[in-house]
Amino acid sequence: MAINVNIRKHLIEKHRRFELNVQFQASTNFLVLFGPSGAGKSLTLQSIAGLITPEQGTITINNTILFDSQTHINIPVHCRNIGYLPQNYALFPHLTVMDNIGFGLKKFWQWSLNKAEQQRVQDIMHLFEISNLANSFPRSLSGGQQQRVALARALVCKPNLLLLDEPFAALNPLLRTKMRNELLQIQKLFNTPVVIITHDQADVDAFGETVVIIDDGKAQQIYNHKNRIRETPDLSITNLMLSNHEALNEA
Ligand SMILES: Nc1ncnc2c1ncn2[C@@H]1O[C@H](COP(=O)(O)OP(=O)(O)OP(=O)(O)O)[C@@H](O)[C@H]1O
Repeated sequence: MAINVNIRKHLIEKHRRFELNVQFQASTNFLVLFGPSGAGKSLTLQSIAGLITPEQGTITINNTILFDSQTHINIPVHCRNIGYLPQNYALFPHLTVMDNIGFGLKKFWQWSLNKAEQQRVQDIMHLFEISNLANSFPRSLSGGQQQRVALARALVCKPNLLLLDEPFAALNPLLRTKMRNELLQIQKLFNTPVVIITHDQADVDAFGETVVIIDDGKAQQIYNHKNRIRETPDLSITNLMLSNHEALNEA
């Protein structure tokens, strides 16, 4: 996947002001957005998903323009064919596992899924080993089960890109390791490029083909995990993260 993000947006709430001014481009199937809390990672991901609209700039994926402020292109969220997994998974509490996953396939005019779509839901539940949970509601699922359902829902419509906002943050450390391995397998199986947000170095080490360090609303640095390329080596936070990263690599 070739991804090119160059966006600006000002957010003002009461006396708080945040300026997002993120620019990066990468060619990778596993991109990690890494940085401290409040850095602008989720806003960047939401802009790629089409959930928020930047004031200025461009977003292109594999030469498809998703957003361009100059030419007034802004592909609607439901036409981007992007799977998005928010931090809290956002499962519908009143829908069963099967219906939550099926929701990802339903067009807004559809009352129910057709036979082929129903079969696709069954197939993906089988793949994720959650068929036994088909009629359960999210409140009765464990953290790992909820995450699998949310991933299945994001992947059921065969997206061109999968966006994951801190997918492991809510899981205990043991489950986190297990789900990391699952995600790697899923990515191989579906061959869907992934953009993942994290502030966990272990995620960077597991997934970071290419890592973009975001801090203070800006992409401060982009590097290849095995062959780091420095672009703007001037920030202390960046250097701290990189030394952690190097220490971990040497360990
Ligand atoms: N609608 C909004 N109005 C005003 N400020 C906002 C709004 N949404 C987000 N922000 C601010 O923008 C900044 C970046 O938010 P963002 O959610 O992108 O951070 P993040 O890097 O994903 O952090 P975390 O890792 O904690 O989720 C934060 O300071 C946040 O408070």
